[in-house]
Amino acid sequence: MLNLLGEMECHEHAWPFLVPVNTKQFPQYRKVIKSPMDLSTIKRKLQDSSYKCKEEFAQDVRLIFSNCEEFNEDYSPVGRAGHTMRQFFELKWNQTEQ
Ligand SMILES: Cc1ncccc1N[C@@H](C)c1cnc2ccsc2c1
Repeated sequence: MLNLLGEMECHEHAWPFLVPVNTKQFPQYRKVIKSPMDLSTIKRKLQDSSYKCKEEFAQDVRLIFSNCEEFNEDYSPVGRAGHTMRQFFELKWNQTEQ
């Protein structure tokens, strides 16, 4: 899981998801998005062994992308990056599942 996370972090479209959304930059974000998630938080949870199973890990990754779809227009730079990263993750996830 950690190397899958690593592959996502160095993906060229991962930039909007690397760190928690800055709520000073996006004040309405906290009101709209009830459970913010980002790749650095997932990494910390992995290192703190906060995930009981790999499904919980996948749940947090998918939370990043559902938050992104909720807040961003599909065709905005961030919205498009979210779709690209979701496809990348699901492809890698299915490969590791085998
Ligand atoms: C994933 C996400 N969802 C909603 C809002 C923001 C973000 N990402 C931040 C990093 C972000 C996304 N885009 C920009 C554009 C200029 S600063 C900045 C920061």
